[in-house]
Amino acid sequence: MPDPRPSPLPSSLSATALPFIPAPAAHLPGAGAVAGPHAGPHAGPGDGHAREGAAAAGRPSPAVELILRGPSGLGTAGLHLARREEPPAPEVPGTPAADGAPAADKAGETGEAGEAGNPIPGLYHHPVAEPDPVRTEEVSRRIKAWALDEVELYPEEWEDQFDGFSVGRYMVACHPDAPTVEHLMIATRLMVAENAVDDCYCEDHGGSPVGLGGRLLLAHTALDALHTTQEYEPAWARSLHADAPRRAYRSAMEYLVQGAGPSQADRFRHDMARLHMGYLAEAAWAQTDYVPEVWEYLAMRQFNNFRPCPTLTDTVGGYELPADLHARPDMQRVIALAGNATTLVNDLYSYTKELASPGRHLNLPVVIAEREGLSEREAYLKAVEVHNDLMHRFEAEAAAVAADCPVPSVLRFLRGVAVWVDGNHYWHQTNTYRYSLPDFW
Ligand SMILES: CC(C)=CCC/C(C)=C(\C)COP(=O)(O)OP(=O)(O)O
Ligand SMILES: [Mg+2]
Repeated sequence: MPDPRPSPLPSSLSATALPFIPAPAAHLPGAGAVAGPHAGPHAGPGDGHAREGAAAAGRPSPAVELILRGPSGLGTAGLHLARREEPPAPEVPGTPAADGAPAADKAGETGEAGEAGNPIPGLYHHPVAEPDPVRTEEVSRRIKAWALDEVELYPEEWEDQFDGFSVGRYMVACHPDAPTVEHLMIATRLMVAENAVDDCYCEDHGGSPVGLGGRLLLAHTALDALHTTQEYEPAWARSLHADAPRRAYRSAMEYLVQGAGPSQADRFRHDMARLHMGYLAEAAWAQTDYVPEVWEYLAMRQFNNFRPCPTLTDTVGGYELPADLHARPDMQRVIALAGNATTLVNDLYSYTKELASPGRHLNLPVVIAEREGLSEREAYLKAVEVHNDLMHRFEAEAAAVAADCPVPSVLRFLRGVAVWVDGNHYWHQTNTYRYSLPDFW
């Protein structure tokens, strides 16, 4: 399908003109030529030189600055994945900005987002530019057509919830460097499919902890195929069309495989296995009414986590972070910290929704209150601090990886993850259809 608008990167800024953005891999039409052999940790001109030069001079490497701020100077505006502004001064509970004013008034004061919804006072985050409205509209149109016509995802009465999820705005905010709308659609279909599995198997659209392991395992085969005998293969193939979550997983994965390299697709399968393990721990604790210790909860939430989404940033950006660079322990740490911070953003913005849902829904404030004997408000504010700590650690560790391995794909991937983190915050803040803040300030 033709893309209704060009890439946000000016065409004059080709891959070769950008020292920190490699030529895109040609997994999807519109992505350009294959970049050639992977640049390993020691490959590529200048990587070692940049490190030595910066370190010797005792100043941050230019690579680190690019990760955190993006390039600057005449004609570089188009290189910013999303303009990262100075973090806002946190609104401290008890100050006039945080106190008293009704929600709508405070939204005006922040000067960010432009949509309804306030940031959580004191939450460390980076405001993002408004997602491109033309792309948002097109992604929203295409995802609805996919949901209805290709995978029969939901009955008519769930349409408002589907629209209220605003997945087009979410994905456009998280992937401003996608070369085409079709690249964005890879992430958007997967996001919808992941939420369908969570809602229909685990949570409030017919989900239950009872029997979840079996359902998840069979759905996982839509991502990671069953290899079996001729006799049993057809029954498995039919099962992938048996319910909406499996139809959605199967189709979204098929598109991913077409648009990604083999190791990118395999990275995704691994991340999804992690996610399913997290769902199972959450379900097991719900079945036995166990409230985990805070660290145990954080361990579960490291798996029941947004991680499969930011790790698509290179596929959606039309390039590839080579598997050996993705597998570096320091890169894995950065990814885990980013996933954990983004997921705690969900715990904080969805807190009131989850309090109102039947039974006890675990999230970080609830677990801290229970396990550490704090009031709901004290526990919530402590959870904000835990989030902020993780965000600071994510940024520091990302800068360290950039300094140690300033190869183009690493720098762009790190920046893509950081932009995803910011877009995720933006979506949670502005999605007042789903989320509202507690009255703690
Ligand atoms: C998109 C994706 C990989 C989701 C996996 C895990 C997940 C559903 C979340 C991290 C969101 O958390 P939660 O289930 O609490 O969602 P809501 O609060 O209901 O929006
Ligand atoms: Mg939640």
